Amino acid sequence: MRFDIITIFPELIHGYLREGVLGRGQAKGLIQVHTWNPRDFSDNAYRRVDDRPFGGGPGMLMMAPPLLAAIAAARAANPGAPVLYLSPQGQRLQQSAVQDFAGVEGLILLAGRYEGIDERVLAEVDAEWSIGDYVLAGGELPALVLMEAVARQLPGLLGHADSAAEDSFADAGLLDCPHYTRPEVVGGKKVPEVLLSGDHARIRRWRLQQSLGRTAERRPDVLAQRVLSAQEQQLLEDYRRQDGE
Ligand SMILES: CN1CCN(c2ccccc2CNc2ccc(C(N)=O)cn2)CC1
Repeated sequence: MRFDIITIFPELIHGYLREGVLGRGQAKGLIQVHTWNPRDFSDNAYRRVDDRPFGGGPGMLMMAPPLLAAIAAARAANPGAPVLYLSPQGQRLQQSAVQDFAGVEGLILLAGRYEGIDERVLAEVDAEWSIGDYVLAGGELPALVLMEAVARQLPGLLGHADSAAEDSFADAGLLDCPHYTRPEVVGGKKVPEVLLSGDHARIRRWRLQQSLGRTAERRPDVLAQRVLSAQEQQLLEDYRRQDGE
């Protein structure tokens, strides 16, 4: 899968890509990431990409011509890829959308800076996405968040260790269950004995029950989006009964 990111801070992107799951994904050839800097498409000697807003107001805006030229270059290199604009005005990125994006050949991500971009650039944008209701100085972190969330879904990207974590229900629309590792006793608190039992069916059931219970307690809105099987409903009832005790 190919990602093309339009940004005036390409090093912010490449620096993060050197480590972790995205770095490994690139090394494995499962993802290709290219950045396009609007400054390289600026027609003035100072590589200027920003200018003052018409109508006045604080700060500067990103000019349309360098962004449109960078988008055109990215489209030529990543044909058919949708152009996504990361902004606070976008629709909320959820795991369901992440899974949909994992199915496409490529994505072009537009990272805004300054106070935003000239509205006429949006004629070349297919969709606007937000990673949450908060304001950042630039769209690079949201672009990295989207890219990592999507890349994790690509088959073969996560190593064995991570794929074991894939069993967690987080990707199945539930909150994750509690996790424990050595030492067995921490601050007088022991590891739940089920996890030491070696009974993998029981362990999986316990983990599912914990995910269901935590989702019900902390994010009933998330639980509401999931149809529960009869077994899951029973596990949740037992969980609530134990909590009630
Ligand atoms: C001070 N201004 C800086 C620029 N910004 C802006 C405006 C338009 C587009 C991109 C940005 C970049 N910022 C982002 C981007 C995304 C998100 C998100 N939630 O996904 C939050 N912030 C508006 C505010």
